[in-house]
Amino acid sequence: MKLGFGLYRHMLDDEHLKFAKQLGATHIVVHMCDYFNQQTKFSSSDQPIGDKYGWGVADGLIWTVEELSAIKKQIESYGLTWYAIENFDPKQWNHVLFGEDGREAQIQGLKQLIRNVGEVGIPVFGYNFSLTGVTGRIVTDEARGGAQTVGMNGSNEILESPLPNSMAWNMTVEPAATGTRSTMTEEQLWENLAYFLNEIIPVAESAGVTMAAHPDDPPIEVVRGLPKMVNQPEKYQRLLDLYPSAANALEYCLGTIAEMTNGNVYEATEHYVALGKV
Ligand SMILES: O=C(O)[C@@H](O)[C@@H](O)[C@H](O)[C@H](O)CO
Repeated sequence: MKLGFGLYRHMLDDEHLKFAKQLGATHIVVHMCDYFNQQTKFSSSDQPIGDKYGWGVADGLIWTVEELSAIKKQIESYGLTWYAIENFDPKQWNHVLFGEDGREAQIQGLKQLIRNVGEVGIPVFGYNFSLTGVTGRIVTDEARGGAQTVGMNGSNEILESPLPNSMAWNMTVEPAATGTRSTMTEEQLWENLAYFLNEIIPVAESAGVTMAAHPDDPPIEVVRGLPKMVNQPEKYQRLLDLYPSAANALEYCLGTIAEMTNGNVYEATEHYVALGKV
């Protein structure tokens, strides 16, 4: 087991890297997408909460070998190892998520990105195949000892409101778009995932990168009128079965799995660890 520390992109500085080192972390996970881009609503010193219009504005640029190499060098200068990237930028793959026009062009960009990640030597790429992303968070003081944290507590106005066409994965991707998304079936979403895995896993295999799927956070059935897919522990198995490969693995979020209504987190963990997929 490795002790990793997750950092948002704007936190890649001396203060946060020293802090990770001082805490005893050996490995770093970087959220390369700047979730806070062009927004002034949420404190960038904590996890973004979001509102009906999500977090910030996604730019969709494909991260280059040069920029990834510079970050790797920076991380290594603190005696730390860059182990993983967490999440695509939503604008890199919004058409892939929705299975709509433009996905072929975007999938080429994603392939280039995975090749870049492999070339720089970052072994794991975490992703969250979700139309609405982490949506509807609240701030609550229900953590241990009354500590303040983000959480979910049943349905709320954001979770119930239809997703604007300007958004994907809880960020703005097309600021000028108007109207709202119509729904799709969960099976359609699984087909979109199958397309993604069929295209990306062979590239990841040859690039030496393991793709790691995050479960749905929050793990409920429908968010903003749109389906979720990996919202029960056994559905992770369906994802693995879509493309059996060492490069098709799980970003195993214990917190999200513990919130799921089926099974239990201990049994699920034993199952997926025994498969070598965590
Ligand atoms: O940091 C957190 O608590 C979450 O926002 C992430 O783990 C998130 O669920 C994943 O990045 C998937 O989007």
